[in-house]
Amino acid sequence: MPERFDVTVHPARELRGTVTAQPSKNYTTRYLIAAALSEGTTRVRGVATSDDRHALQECLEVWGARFTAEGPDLLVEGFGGQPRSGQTLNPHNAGAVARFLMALAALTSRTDFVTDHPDSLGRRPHGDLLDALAQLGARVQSDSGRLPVRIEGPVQGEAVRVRASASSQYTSGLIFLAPLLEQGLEIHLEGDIKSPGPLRQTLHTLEVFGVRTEANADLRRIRVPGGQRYRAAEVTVPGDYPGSAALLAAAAIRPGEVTVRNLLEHDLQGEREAVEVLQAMGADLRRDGDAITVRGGRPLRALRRDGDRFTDAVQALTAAAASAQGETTWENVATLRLKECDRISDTRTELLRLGLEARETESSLSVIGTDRLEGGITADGHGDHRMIMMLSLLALRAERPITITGAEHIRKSYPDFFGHLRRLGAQVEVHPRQET
Ligand SMILES: O=C(O)C1=C[C@@H](OP(=O)(O)O)[C@@H](O)[C@H](O)C1
Ligand SMILES: C=C(OP(=O)(O)O)C(=O)O
Repeated sequence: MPERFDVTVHPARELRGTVTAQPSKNYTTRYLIAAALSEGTTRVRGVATSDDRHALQECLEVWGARFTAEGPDLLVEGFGGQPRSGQTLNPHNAGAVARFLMALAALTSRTDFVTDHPDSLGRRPHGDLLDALAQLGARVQSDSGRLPVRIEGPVQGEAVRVRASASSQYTSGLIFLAPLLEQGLEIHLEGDIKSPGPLRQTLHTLEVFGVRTEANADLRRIRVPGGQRYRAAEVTVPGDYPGSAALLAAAAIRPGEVTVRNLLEHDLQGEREAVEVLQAMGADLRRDGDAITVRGGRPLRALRRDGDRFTDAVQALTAAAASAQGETTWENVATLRLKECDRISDTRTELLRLGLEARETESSLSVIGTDRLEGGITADGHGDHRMIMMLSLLALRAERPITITGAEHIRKSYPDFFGHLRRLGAQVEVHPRQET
């Protein structure tokens, strides 16, 4: 694949075949961080090959971790509780990486954070995390809570308050930090708690690496005893539900039969709910162990759901909703405005340009499904992998092909997405683009 490219996705009469889900983005991030915080060597089996994984690896190498690739596995030699001070980290466009490492930067006397994605990660807010670190005694400098950021530690634990309504990643970062502080940390989450799924994935990761945590059932208070160590482990990255939700939704809106393998039934990824949402829309999805098979082409009906429970699958499910009869609404999705693009307004813009009816409020997104979608336009991928997946799905069911600009951003989480679509029979043309 060229460095930068647009794609033209053609209408597909049917989709048919089997693919193995790509490795989970969120678990790859967590396992590599916990491995780096361990002393000794961790084997991470089946690690993601995405841009975000490489961004994280690069940052952790700067801090002193060593990585050896062995086929699909990654061996990680950690730096324990002591990342190297005085370094500059560039998490590129990876939000979770940036936030988790900013929290851990409190272990250093100074770490600077920059990004080469000023229009995406450069616009995303980190102020709530920086406030929490300042409560613990860190000195922080930032551009109004945005990158570039400087963090100077060390910090002292005990208790901290963090606003949980813009992103769960701030809290997850503090959870990673907590066991390495002498007194541990009692974390009080304030405001609406968004993205509970990833928070539970973080707590689970600490457990896997031998760290004790205690959390209230509602996650309002999380306590991590101090003076603990991460213990090197052997871990396997499970299949990725957010990316697979796009394949499942594609299969639901086209005739044919598609199986996605390696999607664990008991998994903490909130986007697992995409399976149930598609079923509730009327799609024919069946689970057989870790494989999900979709027999596509059944009529779909609209529904109303709390989209925060499956935040990274909302775009894929919006593409399915655009084929459903009636108006589908995703409620409680205000945080979508703070992702790689504004996934509410920018989605609405693209849907309207495609001739669909869509509405938004501050915290919701609605789309009215249609039987017929003309296509034949160039749509803006908004530099956002999840928008690119949504637009690709719309193209598969349109009358005429849709060209999506900036399609290289798919690599952020799902480098094989177009390969997987092709394997299922879709026609995808790649157009290399020269930057002006
Ligand atoms: O913790 C994580 O790894 C993530 C948390 C979620 O973000 P928010 O907590 O900002 O919603 C999710 O959208 C993102 O893709 C990954
Ligand atoms: C929002 C996302 O990622 P991040 O916040 O890690 O950049 C995503 O993967 O959809």
